[in-house]
Amino acid sequence: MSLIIDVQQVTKNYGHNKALNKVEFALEKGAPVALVGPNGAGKTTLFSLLCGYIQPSSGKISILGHKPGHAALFGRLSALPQDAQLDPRFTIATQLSFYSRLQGMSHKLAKSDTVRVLEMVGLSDALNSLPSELSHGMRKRATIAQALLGNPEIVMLDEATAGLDPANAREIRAIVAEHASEVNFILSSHDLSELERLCDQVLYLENGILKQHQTHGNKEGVRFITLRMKHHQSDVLSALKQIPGVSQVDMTQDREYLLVIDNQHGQINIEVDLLTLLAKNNWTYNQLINGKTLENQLF
Ligand SMILES: Nc1ncnc2c1ncn2[C@@H]1O[C@H](COP(=O)(O)OP(=O)(O)OP(=O)(O)O)[C@@H](O)[C@H]1O
Repeated sequence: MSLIIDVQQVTKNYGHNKALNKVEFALEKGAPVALVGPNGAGKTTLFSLLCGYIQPSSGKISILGHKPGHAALFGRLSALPQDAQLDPRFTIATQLSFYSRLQGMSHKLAKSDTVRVLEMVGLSDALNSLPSELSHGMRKRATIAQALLGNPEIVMLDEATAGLDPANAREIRAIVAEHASEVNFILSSHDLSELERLCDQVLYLENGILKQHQTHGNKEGVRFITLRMKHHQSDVLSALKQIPGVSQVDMTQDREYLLVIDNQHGQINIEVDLLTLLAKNNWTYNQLINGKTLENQLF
């Protein structure tokens, strides 16, 4: 097992305010991880602790076997703050090369790494553009490119899709999905449905307490069906849970359900049971997808 992050009983107090209360989890190398919670839940505090910007009041954190902020982590972990901005005075290439140079890269390497990361986020054409010449979504991708400079093993993106329209938000998620085998992404959002579709693991924070450490995983013997209903039906969730072989059902957004199917006891034909259930109740569906991410099927 290769643990990349190990957080043990971490508490962070700001005066009398407990921003994090005995938070504990361990993350392995692999698929993107979601850090979800409402405003004020403690997501940014947790990111800041993982980066070593602030210290916990109590508890222990280990990142790739080191304390956060340790010199050995330099270049191995990066974080994109929620409000990251580009400098309006310089081209994207100039800014990214500058940050590469700050990481200790030679002039030549800084240039080639800038080209590499811009390609990763689909912005090769924006190399010589000023931030003002880019759309909001493109500027966000440019800041993500900055977080990818130097090939870090862990990249934390705080509210990476906040304020973006659905198409641009989808592009950001597509970038993460595309590079998830090379980079361990941790993404925070206040919107569970957005990241449920992308991440196998969800850390759910509420009032500084880790409520849930959910792992749907892409485990053997487990598969997913995504169902989008045409109309809202109040009792569909409980009915779906009754289908034999369905181990979990989550409403990922309005009228959309993710069914987790446990196939351990042989091949169970859930689709037939599902369609029978829908027909029996006169429930119409818009889409039925074999898999977890309806959105990915739309590309
Ligand atoms: N520097 C600080 N000084 C005092 N209190 C703080 C500080 N930073 C955060 N807090 C408090 O800690 C709690 C957690 O805040 P945090 O910013 O981590 O939440 P969040 O989940 O990132 O919220 P958001 O989604 O709004 O960014 C909040 O009650 C906040 O007011």
